[in-house]
Amino acid sequence: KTHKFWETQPVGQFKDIGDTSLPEGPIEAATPLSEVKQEPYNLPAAYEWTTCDMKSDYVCSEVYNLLKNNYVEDDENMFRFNYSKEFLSWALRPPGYYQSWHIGVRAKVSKKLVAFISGVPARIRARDDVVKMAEINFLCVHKKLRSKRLAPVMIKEVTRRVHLENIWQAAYTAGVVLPTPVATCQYWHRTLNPKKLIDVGFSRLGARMTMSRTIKLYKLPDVPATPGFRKMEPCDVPAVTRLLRNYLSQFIVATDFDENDVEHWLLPREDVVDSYLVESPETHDLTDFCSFYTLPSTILGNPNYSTLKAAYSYYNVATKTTFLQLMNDALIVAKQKGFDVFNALDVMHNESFLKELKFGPGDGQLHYYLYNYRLRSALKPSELGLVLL
Ligand SMILES: COc1cccc(CC(=N)NC(=O)c2cccnc2OC2CCNCC2)c1
Repeated sequence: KTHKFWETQPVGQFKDIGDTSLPEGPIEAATPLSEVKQEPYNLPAAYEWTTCDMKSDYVCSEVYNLLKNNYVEDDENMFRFNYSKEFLSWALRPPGYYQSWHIGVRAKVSKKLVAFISGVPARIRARDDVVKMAEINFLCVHKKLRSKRLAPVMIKEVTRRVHLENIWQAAYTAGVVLPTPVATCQYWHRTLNPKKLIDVGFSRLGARMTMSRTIKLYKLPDVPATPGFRKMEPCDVPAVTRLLRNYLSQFIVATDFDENDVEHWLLPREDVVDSYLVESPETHDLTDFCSFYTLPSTILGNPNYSTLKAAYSYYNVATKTTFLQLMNDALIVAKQKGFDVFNALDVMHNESFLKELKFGPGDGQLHYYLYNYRLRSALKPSELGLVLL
C-alpha cells in the first residue's frame, strides 16, 4: 500500500531498512522557532480547528463521546475502546502538558466535534539519549468523515504545534504497519471471567472443554499470595521512582520517569489506574511493583452485555518476588475488582509470565513508532520499556 503521506515525513522509510550507514538519532535537525509555520494548516472548507480544554467537563464529554462512538475497534469489529472521561483527563493532563496539543476539528455550522488528535510531553530515552518527545494518541476521525484525508492534516497540525514548543521527536503506536515500526509487539489476554468472555465472543470454549472445566482452569485465589503486597500510596513515590528507573535502565527505548511523572502516572486513581507494591515485612524496603490501567470496551451487538471490563498491564518490576508470583497477584486483585480480562503486550520481561499465567495470544499486533528519530534496526519487544495508553 503506498504511504503517500508517510513517505513525505521524517520517519524511517522502508527503502532504508538495513542501511546501517544511516546514523541513529534525529533524522531532521531542529529548526529555529521563527521558521516553524505560524498559522494552522488548512482544513476542508466545512471544518475548523478547535483547541480542547480538557479541564472543561463539557469538552471532556465531547471528546469522550467522539471516541466512544468512533475510536479503535478490534479486527472483527466486535469491540470498541471506551476510555472513560476520568481516564482521558488523566491521560491528557500530565505535568507540563500543553493545551494547544489537544486538537479538535469541528463542523463549522453544527459546531460538532468530528475529529481529535492529542499529544502529551514525555521524556523518552533511546540508548543513552534522553529526548523530550510528544506522545501522540487518540487520533480519531468520525466514521462518517473517513477517507476525506483528514488524518494527514491533523498529524501535520499536531506536529506543527509540537515544533512550536521546541520539541522535535514523537512516539506513537498503531495496529497498522506504517513506515517504519521501531518494535512490533504481540498482545496477550488472560481470562478472568470466562463465562462472560465466551458469551460475548471474546474467547471460544476450548476443544474438549466444558464451561465448568474452563471456569476451573482460570480460577484464582481470593487474596494475593505475596506477604506485604499493598496498594501504592503517595509516600511511596520516591522509592517506586528508584525501583522503576533502575528497572527501565536496561531497555534500549524506555520512559525516563522522575518523581513528578511517577506521582501522576502511577499513583492509584479509581477506575483509571491501579498500582501495588511489595513492602518487605522485615526491612520495610519496597522490593516489587505492579500496575495496570482500566480501559473498558463497548461490546458491539450483544444482547446481554454492553461493556467488557479490561485491565491493561502497565509498568511492573520484580526484584525479590518472582515475576510470576507478582503478576499472579496482579491478576488476583484485578479479578477481585471485577475485571473480565487482563491484557498485556510482550514488552519488557512480560514474555516470562504470559504462558505460565495462562495468557492466550491476541489476534493482532501493536506497532511502536518514533517520529524524527532513527534506530539502526528494529527492537525486539523485550528491548522496549515503554507502554502507551
Ligand atoms: C477488547 O476490545 C478491543 C477494542 C479495540 C481494539 C482491540 C484490539 C487492540 N487493538 N488491542 C490493543 O491495541 C492492545 C492490546 C493489548 C495491550 N494494549 C493494547 O493497546 C493499548 C495501547 C495502545 N493504545 C490502545 C490501548 C480490542
